[in-house]
Amino acid sequence: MVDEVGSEKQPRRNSLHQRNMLLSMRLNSVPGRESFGATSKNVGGAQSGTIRKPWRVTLSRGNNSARLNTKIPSPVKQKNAQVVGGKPVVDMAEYRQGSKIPSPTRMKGNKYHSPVKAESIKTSNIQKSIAPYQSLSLDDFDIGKKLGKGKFGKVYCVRHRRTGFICALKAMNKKEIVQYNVQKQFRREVEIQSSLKHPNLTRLYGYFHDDKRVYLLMEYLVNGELYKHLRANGPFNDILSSHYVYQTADALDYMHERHILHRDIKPENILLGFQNTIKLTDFGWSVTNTEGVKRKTLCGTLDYLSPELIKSKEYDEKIDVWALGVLAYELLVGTPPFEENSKELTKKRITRRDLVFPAHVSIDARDLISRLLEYEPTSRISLKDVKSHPWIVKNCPYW
Ligand SMILES: Nc1ncnc2c1ncn2[C@@H]1O[C@H](COP(=O)(O)OP(=O)(O)OP(=O)(O)O)[C@@H](O)[C@H]1O
Repeated sequence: MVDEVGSEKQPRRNSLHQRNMLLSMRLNSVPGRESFGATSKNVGGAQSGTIRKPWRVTLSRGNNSARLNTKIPSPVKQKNAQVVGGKPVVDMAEYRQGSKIPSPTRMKGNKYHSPVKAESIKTSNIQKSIAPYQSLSLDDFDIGKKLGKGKFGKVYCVRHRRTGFICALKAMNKKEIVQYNVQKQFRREVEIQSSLKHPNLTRLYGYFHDDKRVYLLMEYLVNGELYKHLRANGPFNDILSSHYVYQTADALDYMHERHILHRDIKPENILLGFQNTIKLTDFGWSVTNTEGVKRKTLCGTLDYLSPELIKSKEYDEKIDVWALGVLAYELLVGTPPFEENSKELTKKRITRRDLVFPAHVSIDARDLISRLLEYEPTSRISLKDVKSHPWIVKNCPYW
């Protein structure tokens, strides 16, 4: 089911962790924002698999999920998809071969802090939080259009044959997950995303695996990345921008109430459904953070990093609030507020909080963005107050 990368893809900004991988792969000459993080090996590009012809999808409006009218070629049989205890299970033992994996351990309510021996990793951590699908395998789905390609897998629109349910299926190569030592990131993404249920967060319905790949079943967002729309049609007016900012604030508020930080907010990680509904996605850098505990891992995307991240200080959920300020600015202006040609200059402007608004940005929008982009994390506006800020209140009747 693997085919070539579409050339229609927009230039994208990678998170810091992806930058090093991409550089060493010499894979990506696309200008873009890059992400940081602690992935120790480089990512290879070559993948093997069976090519499937895409079918055409006719979507009906009104819901972010969709049904289709289409001719569907029958999928190639995949052997050895596994189900344990009535639930599809990722065989983490296969990922562990030949690699050291920090395992999640429960520590005073903080699930994922302490690295322990690889042998103690249990798939039950994942099973607890994920939807209990019965005996799912690739045979249960008709595979449709390729929606996009990430660093570790490709995403397809699929239809569950028995129910007709349409969703997005992310196929990730097991070998690559191990090879590039991203087991921890993958596990975290699955655990966190499957535990979150909010209208502005992309749902992870479940997962299953076969010999070669792990498959994540996600809510299908018909209009793809917000970044693509921003590049094609942006910047947006106050009405649309405020709608997106409100939804992002509401989703982040929900996550923070559960002590989960997203840590990589940017338009590339926001998907667009019908009627301007947006959904945050890409929880690969999300983390559960016990109340009052600060974190130090450097991750995110340079343009969206807060001063405390740039300065490698400890941080908390207020980094997402800062990123929301950058997002609001980029939606209204078309570029992020501290963007420069060189990374060093961008970092300088962030640490100086060198914030300049073009003339067309309204007073209310400036006020909210300035409050989100307060230098001191504790001075930043709360997400609840974002939702009742005058810029939001004035624009929401037109959403
Ligand atoms: N649920 C979805 N609905 C619709 N399109 C999606 C969905 N999930 C992903 N896509 C599309 O597939 C592309 C690849 O997604 P994927 O999550 O694999 O990688 P990514 O987030 O772009 O990068 P990374 O591998 O760094 O996480 C996205 O850019 C998006 O265009």
